[in-house]
Amino acid sequence: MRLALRGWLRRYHSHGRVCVALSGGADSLALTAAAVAEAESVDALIVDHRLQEGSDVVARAAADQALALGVRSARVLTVDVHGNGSLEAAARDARYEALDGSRGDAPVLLGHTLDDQAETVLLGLARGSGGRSIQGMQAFDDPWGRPLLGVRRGVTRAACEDLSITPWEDPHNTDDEFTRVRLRHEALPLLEEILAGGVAEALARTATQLREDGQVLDALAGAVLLRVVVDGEVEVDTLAESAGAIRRRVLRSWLLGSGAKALTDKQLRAVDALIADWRGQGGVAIGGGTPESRLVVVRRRGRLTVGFEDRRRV
Ligand SMILES: Nc1ncnc2c1ncn2[C@@H]1O[C@H](COP(=O)(O)OP(=O)(O)OP(=O)(O)O)[C@@H](O)[C@H]1O
Repeated sequence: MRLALRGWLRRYHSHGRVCVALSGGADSLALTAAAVAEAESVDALIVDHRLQEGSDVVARAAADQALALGVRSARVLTVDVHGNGSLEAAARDARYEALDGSRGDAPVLLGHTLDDQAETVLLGLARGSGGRSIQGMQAFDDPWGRPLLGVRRGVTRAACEDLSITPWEDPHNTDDEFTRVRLRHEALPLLEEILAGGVAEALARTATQLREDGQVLDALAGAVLLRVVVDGEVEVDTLAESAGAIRRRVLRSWLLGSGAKALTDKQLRAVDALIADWRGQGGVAIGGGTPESRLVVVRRRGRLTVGFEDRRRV
């Protein structure tokens, strides 16, 4: 655990203060202990989502554990969880916002482990929404740091035991987490058994390789984007010179920057077909419209434009 922290600090943040995001679970408790041993100064941030009875007691207990481990300060951040999507997504948004608002200029270390990474990659594979979803989580995505991505979950449990700290186990599993828990306890062990081990590591390694490749393609696409977008529209002939992987990345950035939401691979490919497989087809509807109007991409006079179209006309 300490080696993992040392390596991360050396690479990303060799001096000064760090914050740890502490849930009270084994991963972030062990992370806190290792951070205290390795970093100059550690402040623990505990988010109380107030979604369960007694959550304030759990948060306070985690803060006390952090103080006993030697952090400089331990703060409980109370948040209001609201929003339209799933409760879990709303809780996550509120959590990240609170952590970001309380970290000052320090990075925030999260307790994601190699096993979390493997589960994320498997879930991404099953969703099938392309390389981006199986790139997994980054070791440093400023201000979020994940020093434990190379550490197995069993190691964080063992560290807590060694230090005689009792982690808190969340008894409430939401549906999303339930899928993850089944992956963790059923699917991954079965894969490990059938494939004779090393599956979690292999998934994590694959994520790293894909991320490295993806970053290069993103950078290339970023340069192309600057050339092909004129007055908010895409010049078809210029973008047609690029390979498919670059074209779709350019289109994705352009669409997200133009108000598109929750773009699917199918939609992106349909938009790409307006360039690569042009047969005079009509506009492509994409997510991000309103109840009255839908967002549509059309090809007109050698350019792609994105705009609203009244749903009643459809
Ligand atoms: N209530 C909390 N307060 C502070 N930090 C938390 C809290 N819950 C989770 N974290 C941080 O996030 C890490 C990951 O936790 P968990 O796996 O439960 O979150 P997740 O929602 O699956 O992750 P992500 O938000 O990145 O998708 C924890 O190890 C911890 O560092």
